[in-house]
Amino acid sequence: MATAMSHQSVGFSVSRRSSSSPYATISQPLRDSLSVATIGFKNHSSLSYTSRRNRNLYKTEAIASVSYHNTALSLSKNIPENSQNKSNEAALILIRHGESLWNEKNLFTGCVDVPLTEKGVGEAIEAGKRISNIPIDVIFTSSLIRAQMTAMLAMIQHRRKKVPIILHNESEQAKNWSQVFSEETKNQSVPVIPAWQLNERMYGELQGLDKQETAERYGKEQVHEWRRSYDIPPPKGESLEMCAERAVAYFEDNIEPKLAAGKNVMIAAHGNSLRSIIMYLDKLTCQEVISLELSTGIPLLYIFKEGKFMKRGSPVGPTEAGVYAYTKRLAQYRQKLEENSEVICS
Ligand SMILES: O=C(O)[C@H](O)COP(=O)(O)O
Repeated sequence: MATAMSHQSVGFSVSRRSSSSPYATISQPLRDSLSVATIGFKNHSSLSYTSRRNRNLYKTEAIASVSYHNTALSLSKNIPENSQNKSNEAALILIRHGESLWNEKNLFTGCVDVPLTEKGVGEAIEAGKRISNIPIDVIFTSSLIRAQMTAMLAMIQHRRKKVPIILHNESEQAKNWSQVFSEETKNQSVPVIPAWQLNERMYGELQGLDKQETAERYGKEQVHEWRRSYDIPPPKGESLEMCAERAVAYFEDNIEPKLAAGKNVMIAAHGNSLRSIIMYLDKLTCQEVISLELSTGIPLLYIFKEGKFMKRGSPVGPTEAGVYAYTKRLAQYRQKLEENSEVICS
């Protein structure tokens, strides 16, 4: 299985919506075929993240802040709100930020906070177009500007035209000073929750170094091990395993409960923090995750239903238009967007 996804942008071999069918419901046979067609739902009991043990360490104010907003976030204007979703099916969109200035320069970036390039801005806008028909109730981003820029730029393309609002929970004052006092305005917004736990893996003493020069100096194999192995950290940095301890714990504690409640979630984060989350979602082994590569600005779609994550097709590359696999619920949402487009966009 690992070889099947080598150097792909993750699991694009899943069944696609045929042009004659407006959507694909999640039937048992499809679910079965998905689990075969994607990276595989295997039992790796040995691969239980230490994050599960440590997760209480990472509990944040996010839960409080999301529920504050959620009370006010029901969709108005006749578009069904998924928070009242009886089946508790929810969409999960993962997106790695668009190209950053240090991606362009081929420098190890890690937790250094650099912005997007113009190309990265374009990638984020393009990603936004692809997900513009998928409901989004809450957005989680890392605390780094490249992920936040990506989320914001993508949201500008969304057909529902809700306004993404970054929640500032860093202090009581910041929280108080960023309050919104109109219920209607709140209804037309989407909370954006920044979380350092979703930051890129800390690259230690490689941060700021040129990737090519580092490979020449330390050898390609060593550098590949630092970049892609599961448990070998770069000098004074985090291994993927260490990154997973915080990112997956955050996902389990703060994001999964939202999905379980039927909230549609987008996560804008980073190559390695998302690799660790995908490893968890797809139950990848430490070996399989080595060949998992994420392109910048490509949205991945999962459906969370009955406690399971199903990868639901995704664009294979920046030029392919549209996320093509929809559940009935997503198709209905899209239909409503069409019907209400004049109201929404006016
Ligand atoms: O931090 C970085 O340099 C990139 O975001 C990810 O780099 P990688 O592909 O070397 O892990």
